[in-house]
Amino acid sequence: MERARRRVREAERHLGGGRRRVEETTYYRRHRVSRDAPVEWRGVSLRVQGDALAEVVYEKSEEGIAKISINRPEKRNAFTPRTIVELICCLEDAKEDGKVAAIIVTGVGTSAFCSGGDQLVREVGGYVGKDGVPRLNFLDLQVVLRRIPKPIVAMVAGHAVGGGHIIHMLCDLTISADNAIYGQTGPKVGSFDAGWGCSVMARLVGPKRAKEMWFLCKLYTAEEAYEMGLVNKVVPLDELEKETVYWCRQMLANSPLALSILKASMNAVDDGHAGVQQLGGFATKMFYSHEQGLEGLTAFKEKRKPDFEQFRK
Ligand SMILES: CC(C)(COP(=O)(O)OP(=O)(O)OC[C@H]1O[C@@H](n2cnc3c(N)ncnc32)[C@H](O)[C@@H]1OP(=O)(O)O)[C@@H](O)C(=O)NCCC(=O)NCCSC(=O)c1cc(O)c2ccccc2c1O
Repeated sequence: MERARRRVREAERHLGGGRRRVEETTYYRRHRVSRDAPVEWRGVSLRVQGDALAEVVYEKSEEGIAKISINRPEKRNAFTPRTIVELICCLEDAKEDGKVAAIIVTGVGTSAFCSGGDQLVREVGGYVGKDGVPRLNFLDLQVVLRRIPKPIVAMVAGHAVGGGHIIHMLCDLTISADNAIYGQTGPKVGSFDAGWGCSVMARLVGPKRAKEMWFLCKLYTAEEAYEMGLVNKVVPLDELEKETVYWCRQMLANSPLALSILKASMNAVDDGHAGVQQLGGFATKMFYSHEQGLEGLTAFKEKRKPDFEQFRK
């Protein structure tokens, strides 16, 4: 009993609740989360289909945040099939980079986060790139956003409309500038997203509001979006990046595996078998470190029968 009490007191001290001054603990020093520490973005060179990134800017910070920005501000950051390939490529890099623990998705400039698919490259059957094939590869991006086992934060300034609105909804968190405008435009321009674009929205704002957004193509201010539960926080435009990085820093201080499993868990019900598959994958990963998982492997390597009987308790 006394040992348990001591452990609770120790934990409280680490979490800042004890009598000792929290600044004195090495735990707190290691995990200090600062809003004001400067962030140094350094560009990352990636190549896509033989060329360097052309429609996306990719940066990382020393502390473990990756920032991916759609770079077509003259088109309100509308995406082409190439933009999508570049976004996927950067997201995959951020996923595989063991130093990265949080990802920011945003748009260059302050006029738009993203205005959805570039309507000028839309033809019969989809959006057309250099190869002349009409595609809806935006759907591939959606899967990647949903599956990456790291938290993704949408940093939104200006318009987040059409497919751009769906990108922010599929990110795990959204930090919004006060100049942001949210909404769906598809039914106006002859398009719709009847997949996660509907189901995730209905989860976020409720079915009635979701139908209002889609059926009327209304646009909403940042404050209205906050009231509806579409975004996590609204800040003045000039504080947007600082606030977003601060949210990322708070996540960097927490267990990455816990966040990965929480993300998978929150998506699992909606994603059906694919959701269970991802969640189950985490169980398998942890089982690989478990004595029973290791006994099976060791027995195979030692060419003997596994002894699972020892674990019957
Ligand atoms: C976003 C706006 C509300 C901004 O209005 P604003 O007045 O601030 O700016 P302008 O309208 O003057 O725009 C400046 C400049 O950018 C061009 N532009 C803006 N958006 C796009 C775009 N989406 N495609 C192409 N070009 C765009 C605009 O033409 C101007 O160019 P100039 O040369 O004239 O200077 C407003 O711009 C707006 O409403 N934009 C359109 C929003 C839209 O309808 N997006 C498409 C929705 S459908 C979609 O995104 C989509 C894509 C997919 O891949 C899907 C795949 C599978 C299922 C569904 C999908 C889907 O729905």
